[in-house]
Amino acid sequence: MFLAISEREDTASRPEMTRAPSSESIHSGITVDCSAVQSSSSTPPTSIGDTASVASASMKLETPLPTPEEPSTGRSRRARTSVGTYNVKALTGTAIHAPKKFYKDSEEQDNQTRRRTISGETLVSSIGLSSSSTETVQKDMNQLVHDGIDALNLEWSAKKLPKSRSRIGLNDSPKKAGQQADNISRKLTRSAGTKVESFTKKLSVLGKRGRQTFENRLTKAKRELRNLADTNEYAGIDTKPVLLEVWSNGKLVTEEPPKKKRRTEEVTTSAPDAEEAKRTDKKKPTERKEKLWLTKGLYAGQGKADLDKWSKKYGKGKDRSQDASSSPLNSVLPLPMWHGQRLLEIGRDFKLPFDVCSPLPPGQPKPDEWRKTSSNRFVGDAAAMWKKFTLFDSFHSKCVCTPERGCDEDCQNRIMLYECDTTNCGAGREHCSNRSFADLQERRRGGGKYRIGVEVIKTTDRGYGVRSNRCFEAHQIIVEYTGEIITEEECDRRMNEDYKNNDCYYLMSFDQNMIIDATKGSIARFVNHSCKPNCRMVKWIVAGKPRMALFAGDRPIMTGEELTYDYNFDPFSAKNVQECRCGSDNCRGILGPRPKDQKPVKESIKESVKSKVKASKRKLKELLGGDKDESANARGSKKRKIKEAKGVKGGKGVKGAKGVKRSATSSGRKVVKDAANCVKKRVSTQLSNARKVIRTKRIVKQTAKAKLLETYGKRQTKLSSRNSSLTLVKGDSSPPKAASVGRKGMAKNVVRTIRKGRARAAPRGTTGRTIRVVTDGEN
Ligand SMILES: C[S@@+](CC[C@H](N)C(=O)[O-])C[C@H]1O[C@@H](n2cnc3c(N)ncnc32)[C@H](O)[C@@H]1O
Repeated sequence: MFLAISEREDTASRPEMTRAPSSESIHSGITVDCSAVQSSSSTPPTSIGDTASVASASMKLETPLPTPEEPSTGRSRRARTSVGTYNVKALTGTAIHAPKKFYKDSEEQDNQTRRRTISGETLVSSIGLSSSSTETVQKDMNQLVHDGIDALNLEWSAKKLPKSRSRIGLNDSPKKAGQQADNISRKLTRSAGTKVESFTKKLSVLGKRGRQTFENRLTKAKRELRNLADTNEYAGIDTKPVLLEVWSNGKLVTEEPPKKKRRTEEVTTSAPDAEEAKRTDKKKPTERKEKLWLTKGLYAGQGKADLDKWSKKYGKGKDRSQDASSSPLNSVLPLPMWHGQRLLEIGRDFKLPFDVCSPLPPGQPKPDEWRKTSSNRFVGDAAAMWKKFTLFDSFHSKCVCTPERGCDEDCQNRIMLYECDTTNCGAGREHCSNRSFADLQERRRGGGKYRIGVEVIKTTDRGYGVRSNRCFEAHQIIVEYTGEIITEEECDRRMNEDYKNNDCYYLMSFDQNMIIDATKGSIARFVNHSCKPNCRMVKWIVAGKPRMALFAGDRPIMTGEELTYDYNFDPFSAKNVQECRCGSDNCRGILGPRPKDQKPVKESIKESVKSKVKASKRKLKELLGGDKDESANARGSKKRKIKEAKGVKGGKGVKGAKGVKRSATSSGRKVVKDAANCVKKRVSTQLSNARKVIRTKRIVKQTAKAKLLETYGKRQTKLSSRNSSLTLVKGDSSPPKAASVGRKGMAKNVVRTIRKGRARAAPRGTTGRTIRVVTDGEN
């Protein structure tokens, strides 16, 4: 087989591939005897017997060669590469980079595709270039043949392929030939238009690794081309600023072109002062108005400063990594999501509809420390005397409530003011709601200021008081009134000795003529009086013993309310009357019953009794023949009436009583006596009725008849017969000021009056139902 390389003169302008009909080339006259060589191509057969491959290789080598005499156009082409911008068309010659559309002629491409191979190109180039010397050509050919033989004998490697002309020694050719070869090479490359795919197919001889490398490079080149197409340079966009050169004051001044002005900034006047003024005006920050909706909605309660800060940090388009203080002011509010972030970061005060805990502000005045006791303690003879009473031992209340019904309002213990316990309750602990003192004990055991729920406050005009610091249900137990239980004698002694300089006394009548002295006692001693109270002080029998406690009234009590109860205070004497400062709309004005309410009762009873007694006496006198003139002078009209009546009654003329008296017989005397007895009876009945009225009003059954008209009545509350009353120890009728230590004058007065007369206890046997008044004894 011969490798025929044809060469025509016009190939440079129009390359054409022809197939040699014979082994000798008629054009070039160069005949290469390759009989001894299987293939001079760099494309070796895949096997020794692969003749088809060898044949195809010979076909591929029939590549048209440019005439060596053709003047080189390389210079001009080289110049094009120096153009700063890239042109796709200019790059089409690379075949790799150029898209198909830039190919000149598809037919020509096909031909070239068929013609062009690496081996063909290389060989043709090398042969063509080295045609100046037959010997050199012969040498090169031989070298190539040897290389081919070596390639056949050795293990194939793409690396061993002659990659460049220098490798195969073609650069040793003369300069002119080199240039020609260069031109041919470039020309072939550009005009070949070989499809990448076919080209890579032909490269299959390179092996897998070589193919991969090539494909990678191809991809990279494509990418680079794409990137280049996106550049300003490729698009012909000049980004450099246009500098204006102006001659000013004899100098060439280069300045930037003026930026586009906003319409609003258009200067209408050229006066420099006006411009300056405008500039300064623009610099002034405009006052931002407070938004109305800051008081409502999501952003309610936040100040402008807050919003500014957070809008800086979380406002639209702000760099959130920046510190809020360093970022510029932004009037845009943060979006709700950033608002949530804000809430998470700094939080926001949550306000309850009312103050649940309501702590007192710091610096509150506190009462002098007193000895607190949470339970009653018998002092002195009181314990021994108490044991003598068998009342609570002899009487027990036991409810018949069932677990289903529980201890409701009908519970017998509840009605009798006996607290249920394990011994007297039919319902059981779980279903019983009549265990107030037990509940209180549990609450106290839990501890804590807000669980216990009461604290001392300083009132403006009533000394100390007590307020709630939690809510209480209606009728719920609040605090127990505890202290020392003392006898009356002990109370007198303390009054005269221990408390003689005190302004306030914490004495409450208890039971069995005993007194609770809460000077050492519970906080309940500070509870003030009110004519419209929210609490009640009630005595209960708990486990056979009386105990007193403050209970909520008929309505629930809110946190922070001052706790008050009606002292049911009986001043016993007008001297002990104190001004009430409770401030309620139905205030009686004094700590006790209203005088004008009591006076009419007293006066009416007194006057009615007196008038009836007098009338009866007069009648008696008249009947028994008293002085008619005297009586006539005293009661003229009535006398006449009686006279007339007597006259009518006697039936003996109309002259009057005188005639009656004269005409009276023994039988008549008897009638008169009967009438007198009848009058007496009537008077006595009226008297007894009056006494009953007084008794009812005062609820003091053993009130002495002699004191009947001198004492004040006292109302009884509806709730309980055991509603307690306050023991007042006060010798001055003037209204008390706020409790203070500096009221020596009054204290002395108290002492003086107490010393003058022995302090007297309230009537005995009242068992806690009456108001206990210890007064100076003047009454
Ligand atoms: C048992 S103490 C109550 C606590 C007393 N406020 C204190 O500071 O210790 C009773 C005294 O308080 C005063 N007080 C209570 N309630 C009052 C009221 N509504 N108006 C005027 N004074 C009152 C009276 O001086 C009364 O004698």
